[in-house]
Amino acid sequence: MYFSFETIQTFVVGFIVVYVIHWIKKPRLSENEPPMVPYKIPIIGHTIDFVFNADTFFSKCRKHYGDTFNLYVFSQVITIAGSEASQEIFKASDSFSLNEAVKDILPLHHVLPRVNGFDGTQHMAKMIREEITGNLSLYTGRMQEQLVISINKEIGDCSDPKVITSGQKFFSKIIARPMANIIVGEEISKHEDVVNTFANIAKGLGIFLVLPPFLSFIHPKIHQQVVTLPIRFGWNPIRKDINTLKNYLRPVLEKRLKDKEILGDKYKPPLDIIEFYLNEPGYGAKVITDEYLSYICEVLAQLIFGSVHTTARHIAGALYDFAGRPELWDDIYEEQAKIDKECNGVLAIEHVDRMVKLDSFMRESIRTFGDVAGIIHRCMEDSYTFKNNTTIPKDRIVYIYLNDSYYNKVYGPEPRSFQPYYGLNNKIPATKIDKNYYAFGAGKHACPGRFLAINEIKICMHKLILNYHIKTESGKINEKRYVGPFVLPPSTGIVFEDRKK
Ligand code: HEM
Repeated sequence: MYFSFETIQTFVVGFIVVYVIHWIKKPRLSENEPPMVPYKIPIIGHTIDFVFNADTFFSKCRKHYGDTFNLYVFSQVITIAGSEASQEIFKASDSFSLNEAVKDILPLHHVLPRVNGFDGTQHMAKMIREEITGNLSLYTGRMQEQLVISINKEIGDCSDPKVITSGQKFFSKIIARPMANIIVGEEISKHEDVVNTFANIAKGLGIFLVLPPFLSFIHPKIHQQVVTLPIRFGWNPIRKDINTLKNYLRPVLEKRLKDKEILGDKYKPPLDIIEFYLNEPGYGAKVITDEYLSYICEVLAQLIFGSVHTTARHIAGALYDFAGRPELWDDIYEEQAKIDKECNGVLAIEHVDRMVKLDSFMRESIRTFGDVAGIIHRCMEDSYTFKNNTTIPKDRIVYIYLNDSYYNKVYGPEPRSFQPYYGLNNKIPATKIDKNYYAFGAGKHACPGRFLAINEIKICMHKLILNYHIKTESGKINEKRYVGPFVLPPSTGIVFEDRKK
């Protein structure tokens, strides 16, 4: 075989380039780190297993290397924290930050510059606890009305069976309406284009999550620089939605300020989140300027993204779980029919609390529909030593290995089986966080919106189950889809057919 001089030269140069990249990118570990799982292909490391096979791969690593181990993914060393180390991370809230970790993959500080991405979630958490969870009984009736409007509009008459696909997208539209009602108030949320902005903002900001960070093979910052390039040249995925919100908010906020001035103590503040912000030091205004509207819309966009995307995902997951399990249909329907009779079709919070089978089903759906690993955190200390004596350095990204807590032996010999009444039998509501159920995180930063989310999902499922026979088009339990370790609802068909009344 003959090789020209140019071919040999190309091979040699190629070899040197790969060798140099490999040498530069070789993972450098500090002292006493969690064990690094060995890998075969330099530079690529564990990326292929991480992207295509996370569930099985993590499970094998957990068995061989214990509660904490390191992987080399997209040219970065990451630490996977099993259920023991996860508990420590959630407790050590000053040493780890979710927001600082998320910035790398979701650079929202470029899209929401006035609120610097997800900064300010501490204040938002306080607002949710006081204004939303504290007033949940007052919001329940409104949520119900809005969900019924959404269901009638998006699903409607199914005297002939109707097939609906695209789980997450479809439910974002359903959940956007009650969320708009709570956040921007009864008056503005009547407008269909405002409801659409709520669904669009959740989708528009999620766009960054779709792009696999291939450029991180060169350097993580390069991925961030490239994905944000269009934004730095003036494009904004949610500009149209922010402008729509600003247009509707301006006259309403101006009228509220004027009414307050005229009526003084007799002013009756509407119950919604924009009213809260209007009066909140640091968030309120005496005059509604364009800059104020831009700022407050960014605050609202943070809240919309955090609430609509997650809630829609779990309604979709629950509906697919229900539709694929005929053995549960009668039992769960009977509970809904009984409560519907008791409340004469108008739910108050105590009726929602009495949906104990539905609540338990929801908990199980959330448990078995969780990401393999997620709720990433960045180590903010110079180093952090776990109780198992392994140490990680500053800036290390740690993934909470969620399946390690979800598929734990407390759930019996077959923890991966679907156990709809586990919560009911063990008196654990869907909102209760414990070390075997980290769907809402834990500790100081545990999700403050979970009470609203579970209430909303239960009301939505209650109405759907009362109105329709619901089954999967395939007649089987649909498989979850994965993007790396993150799970997505199936996008297969669900068949709705009117129940005979
Ligand atoms: C099923 C739906 C939801 C899920 C699965 C979910 C999940 C989570 C998770 C895993 C965290 C991180 C917790 C941690 O760091 O320990 C979180 C935080 C947060 N969630 Fe939710 N969430 C949901 C619904 C909502 C809703 C409806 C709202 C708003 C009304 C909301 C607002 C927030 C906020 C503001 C934080 C940040 C809390 C802080 O930093 O202190 N979430 N959520």
